[in-house]
Amino acid sequence: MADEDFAEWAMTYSQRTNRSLAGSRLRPEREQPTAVFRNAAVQWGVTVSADADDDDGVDAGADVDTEGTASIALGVRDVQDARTLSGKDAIDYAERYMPVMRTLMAELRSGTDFNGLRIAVCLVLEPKTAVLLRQLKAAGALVGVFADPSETDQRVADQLRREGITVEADARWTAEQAQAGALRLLDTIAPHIIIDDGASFARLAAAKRPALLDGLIGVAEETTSGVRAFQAMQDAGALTFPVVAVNDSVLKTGFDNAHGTGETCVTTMQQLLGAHCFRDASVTVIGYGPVGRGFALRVRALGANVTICDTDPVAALKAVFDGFDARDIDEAVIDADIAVSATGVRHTITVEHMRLMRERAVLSVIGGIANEIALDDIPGFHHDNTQPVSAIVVPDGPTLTLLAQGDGVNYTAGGGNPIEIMDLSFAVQISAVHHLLAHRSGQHRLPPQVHRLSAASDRHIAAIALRTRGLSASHATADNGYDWRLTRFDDTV
Ligand SMILES: NC(=O)c1ccc[n+]([C@@H]2O[C@H](COP(=O)([O-])OP(=O)(O)OC[C@H]3O[C@@H](n4cnc5c(N)ncnc54)[C@H](O)[C@@H]3O)[C@@H](O)[C@H]2O)c1
Repeated sequence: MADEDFAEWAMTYSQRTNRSLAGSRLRPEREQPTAVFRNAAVQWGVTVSADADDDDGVDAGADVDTEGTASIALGVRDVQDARTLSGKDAIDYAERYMPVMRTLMAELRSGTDFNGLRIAVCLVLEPKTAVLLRQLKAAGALVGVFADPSETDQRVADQLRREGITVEADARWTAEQAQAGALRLLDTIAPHIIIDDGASFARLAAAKRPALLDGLIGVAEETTSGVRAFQAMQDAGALTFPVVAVNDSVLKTGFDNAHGTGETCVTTMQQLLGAHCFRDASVTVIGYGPVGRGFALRVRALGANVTICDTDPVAALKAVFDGFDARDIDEAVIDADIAVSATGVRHTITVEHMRLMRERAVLSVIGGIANEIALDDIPGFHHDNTQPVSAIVVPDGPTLTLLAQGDGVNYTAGGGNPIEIMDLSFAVQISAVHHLLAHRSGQHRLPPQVHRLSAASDRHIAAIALRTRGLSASHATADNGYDWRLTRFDDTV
């Protein structure tokens, strides 16, 4: 295998299968990866077996059900392209690689009554989300989903309707039709629980259907930007229901943001710009939280020269200790071949920044809120989500290449976060729903605040995830009890 093939392999595997490279074990089969391939793979979080005979006993070919493992094959030529499957097959395919959520749901169903529970879900509507919806419905809940047209996979929407789930999402809708659909979902479901993304659905409910909030048990929020919005509502005294910050669980942020987003943003950008677009490219990453870091580490493994910009000196210093340059944005964008925003903050990249950039430099968003790139300040810019690669003419500046119309590139122009990663995130969502139900009344009733799940909940899900891979955490070999009387000077008491 040629040294430079990791970029091609990672792009093809990730885009065709939507499976996670990070956290998986590579089965070399007949061919052995080169040292360069192996090194890049390890930097992406792939475990590479020492030799071809080190088989984990599971055939990872696309035709074999590898349920419970995260083993992937080196050969990509015959790997099935899940993007071409029908809606039903695409959901079934994703379900196969989501054993953690399934196992947890089976456990919780025995002790919790989901029957008659009304749940409104507002998430990117694609096969993995459909698996979550199926699980909730199978447990007895009445489930409805809303998604923005740009975040709707039409084949999935059509299939879920056939399966009896209320779907208020259509890729062909205008913004007005979408808002009407969201309100219809609120009216028909009158949710006890909202599973939200970006706090958008719950804020819509608060603004347009305040009476419905009386029946709301609480909200489970998926993302950083949504938690930020709910926290601001709480600080302003405007939060009237409990919110579980699913995002803040280590099993979400430490995996979805830190691995899945970076990985799929990189491979989606490769798909749009060419497998080797990062090789020797100057890449500016703005925002060095988990998302920015996960992206930066992976493009470096593909040969990019990376500069980090973060307004927080601690984050910038972390980048320096990871071996990156940390610069001010005004300086860093000048030399960038590719600049990405990973902040989740409006107008991170302004028109003034764009004016400083090179002709045809690439702009992309890997965070994901509206106008992270200040496109609303570009005269004549019209959002057109049929254009994954387009040109924007900056007034008194260069013509730049814009990806995914400035929306989050991985979920707009690619398949979104990988299946195994969403298995973990959605297992946390299910725990959050369970937590809200377990604390809906009585003395343990949750106050209207932002809440975090316990570390024990993360540990429980992580143990399931290890088990499904045939692995486990270590057991304690000594008495771990803590005795404050023992000191380094005298261990006799
Ligand atoms: N695309 C996806 O699939 C996906 C998945 C998960 C999270 N997200 C989104 O990605 C965004 C980032 O997530 P995260 O967990 O890394 O967030 P984070 O808040 O931990 O990190 C963001 C970083 O950006 C920095 N920052 C803020 N404004 C800045 C500015 N103007 N210039 C430079 N730096 C700035 C902050 O100091 C911080 O270090 C969030 O909006 C989150 O919702 C997207």
